[in-house]
Amino acid sequence: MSGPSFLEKWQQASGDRQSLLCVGLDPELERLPKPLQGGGPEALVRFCREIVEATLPYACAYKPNLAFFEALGPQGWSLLREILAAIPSEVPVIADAKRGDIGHTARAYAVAIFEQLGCDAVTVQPYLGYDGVQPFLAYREKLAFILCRTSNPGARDFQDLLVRSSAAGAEGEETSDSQLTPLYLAVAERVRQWQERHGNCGLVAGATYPRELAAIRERCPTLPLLVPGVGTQGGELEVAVRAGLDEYGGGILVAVSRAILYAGAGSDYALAAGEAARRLRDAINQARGS
Ligand SMILES: O=C(O)c1cc(=O)[nH]c(=O)n1[C@@H]1O[C@H](COP(=O)(O)O)[C@@H](O)[C@H]1O
Repeated sequence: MSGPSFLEKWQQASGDRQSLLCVGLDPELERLPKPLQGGGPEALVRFCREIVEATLPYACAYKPNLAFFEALGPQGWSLLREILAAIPSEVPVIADAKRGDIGHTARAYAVAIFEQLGCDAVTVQPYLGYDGVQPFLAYREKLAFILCRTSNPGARDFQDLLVRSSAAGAEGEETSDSQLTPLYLAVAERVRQWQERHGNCGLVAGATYPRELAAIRERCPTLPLLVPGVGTQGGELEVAVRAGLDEYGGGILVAVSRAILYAGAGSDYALAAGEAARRLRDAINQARGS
């Protein structure tokens, strides 16, 4: 029998800890705090495990970005496993992998992330369309956060392009200029349709673009939104939270990595990370009005 789903774990962890904060695990050897400098991969594992322990009371989820573990070479995945072992099974883990490929390759990615690594959710890019995402959605108890409006400056390059969205007009209908929609909203509309069929979709919407975040929430009132970009990338927490909340004052995971991981550079790094997580958790709650 399979265990609780991502959505069940998230709801529980979020309720227990009164938290919409997702702690990102993006460790870099060069940025380890002073006492761990030069300690290599073992020090990196110790660092992340201590960060997990310190932030656990304030986190509704963890989000390791696979890039930072792949960058460590062949042992990257085993190091990540050691870190994941420190996260209690009731707290969901989102593999930030930004995968997406033709169907049978996407299936292999889904096996790697859900079965080999045992993560509860994944980030996926939608450029290949439905068959590139469906293999992730086939795991009904897992969840796929699909990139919609990313937090980086280059997000404008493609995501703002006006496209003729089939969701905007009926099939075959003449589409006037007013029915053109920015690509990121076409993605939002399409994922809302996928959600009706699958029930395990979410969207990624950066805190650095609060207007776009609000437009996504308006079109997708019930989809879970993963919201990175607060802190180091300059997204304003309060504005982003207000833009992203659903009608029940929830529905978002505010993902923060560096502002927590590197809150302290000395021997107090774990304490400083815990404090940073607590402050973020509380600031999110204040913006929710709770
Ligand atoms: O999918 C993501 O999590 C993501 C999407 C996005 O649009 N922007 C974004 O920053 N991220 C990830 O979120 C994390 C943000 O890290 P910090 O800026 O250090 O909080 C990194 O792992 C990014 O790869």
